[in-house]
Amino acid sequence: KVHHHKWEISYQFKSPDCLKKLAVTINGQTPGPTIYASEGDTVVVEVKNVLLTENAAIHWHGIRQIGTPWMDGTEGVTQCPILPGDTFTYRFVLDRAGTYMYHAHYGMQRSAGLNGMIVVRVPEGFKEPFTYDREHSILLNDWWHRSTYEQSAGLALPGKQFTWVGEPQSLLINGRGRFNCSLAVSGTCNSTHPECTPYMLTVVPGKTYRLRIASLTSLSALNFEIEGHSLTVVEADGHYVDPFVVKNLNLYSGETYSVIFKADQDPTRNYWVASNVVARKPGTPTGTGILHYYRVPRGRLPTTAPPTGPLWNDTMYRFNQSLAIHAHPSFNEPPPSKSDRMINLLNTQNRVNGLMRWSINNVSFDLPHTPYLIALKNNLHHVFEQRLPPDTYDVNTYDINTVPINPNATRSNSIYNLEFGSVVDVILQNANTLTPNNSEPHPWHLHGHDFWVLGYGLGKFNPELDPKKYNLKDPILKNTVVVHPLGWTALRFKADNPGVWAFHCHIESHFSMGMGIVFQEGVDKLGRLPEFIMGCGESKLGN
Ligand SMILES: O=C1O[C@H]([C@@H](O)CO)C(O)=C1O
Repeated sequence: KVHHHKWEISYQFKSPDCLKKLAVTINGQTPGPTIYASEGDTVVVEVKNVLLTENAAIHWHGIRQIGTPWMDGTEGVTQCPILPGDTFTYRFVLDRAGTYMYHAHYGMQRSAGLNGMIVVRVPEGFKEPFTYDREHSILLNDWWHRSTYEQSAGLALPGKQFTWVGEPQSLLINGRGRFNCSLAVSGTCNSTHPECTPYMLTVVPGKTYRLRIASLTSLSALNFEIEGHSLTVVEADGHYVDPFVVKNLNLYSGETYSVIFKADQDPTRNYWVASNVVARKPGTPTGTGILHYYRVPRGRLPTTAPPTGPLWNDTMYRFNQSLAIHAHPSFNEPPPSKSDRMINLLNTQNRVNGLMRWSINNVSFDLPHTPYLIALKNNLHHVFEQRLPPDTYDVNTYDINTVPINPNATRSNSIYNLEFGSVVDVILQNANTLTPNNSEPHPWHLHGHDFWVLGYGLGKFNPELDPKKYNLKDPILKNTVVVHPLGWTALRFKADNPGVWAFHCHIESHFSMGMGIVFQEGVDKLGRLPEFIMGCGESKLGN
């Protein structure tokens, strides 16, 4: 089946948290419309950019783009940006059932509101390993009042002028939050604006619900909770997991989960649906929605206080929840027992020529002007640096527990060449930032593949001992995984999807400050590239 969508991307005045500001919308909406389809279906999205003065590109997060790497929507990697006034038609196959997302992949445009969900149902006749009466989707986000232009310009200021984006003003649940209007300039905030009425999830007592929960935050790690109701986690990033019960669920930007819950509490009252910032000192009120038992008046707020979530700095709580996730026994696809290559990636905060940057093995990433996919396929070798980036860092001497002694790094747009069909291990190693006694979690997202999560650790990865503790029996497959503060995460994937694929921190400001790398594999296996991805830099049409 083929699903056709026509989208117009434009700036509109929106009040997602009651404060009016410009947002990037799809057909006037933020979040954009949810795409519903089934496994194996084709989705065609005609994207018309009517932003007038701003480029665009849309990434289909979690969709592997098998055989269509030019549809990945990653500006600078797989395509030229969509120019104002232009229409770009994305066309791709939904390779697997599950919960996915889409969002802008150009500058910090995702934070301006260009985001939404993709729900891929199982093919007819297929039985999922759980049952439920109804399902709903929940997209979590964080929201700033400063424009993304002001934010990215502030991040690029030198020395002491560097201006961090700071904590978000609001947390949004399905695009709805609540700013305290008494703190706003008069006339800019309307606490009764229909766009900021809390999200309401109506339930019938005794029924069972599947919630597809996705996080597209720009910065925040979140904890999600439904007051008084336990959640059974059944799916992560499109893969069934061995069900486990939680009171609340930690989600990092770029992750999706399905949870099952039963409306089995006192049906004469409503309950809070809540999201809270974790892993950074919160400066944002709890994001709230309402779980509405259908006989209770819709607008009746719970008289209880909204859940405040676990302690924000309880790293062990989040670490242990990461460890609790295993592949579902009936859907387990164990990884290859050995890898062909190990890439050890040290994550550090640096200063490069006076600018605050993030680096991987001391290289801070810059996107090229000519997209890699076109450059590689058409032998335009001079458009990005040909020297290969390092596979490791100085493992023996680097102290991850202190502020780097030499915070300098280099900027580069060089990329990793993976042998087609090889098995690659990546160790993400976290470290102290430029602030004493501080390390922040980073959610890493890989385009074009799922990877097995072989293990997590706290402290420095030990290449002799830690691989012996890998879970090779039932690790989950994911496309986004967190590396915990001062910890490491080990993953394995097969480089079997011809194309060029970004692998980066899903924190919008961190990627724009260089926190990412790019892999290429099997580009020689691709046929002629479509011309509509070209036009920028040296990728002139017809090249
Ligand atoms: O990139 C970042 O910058 C700030 C801080 O380190 C400097 O203000 C922060 O928390 C980040 O994640």
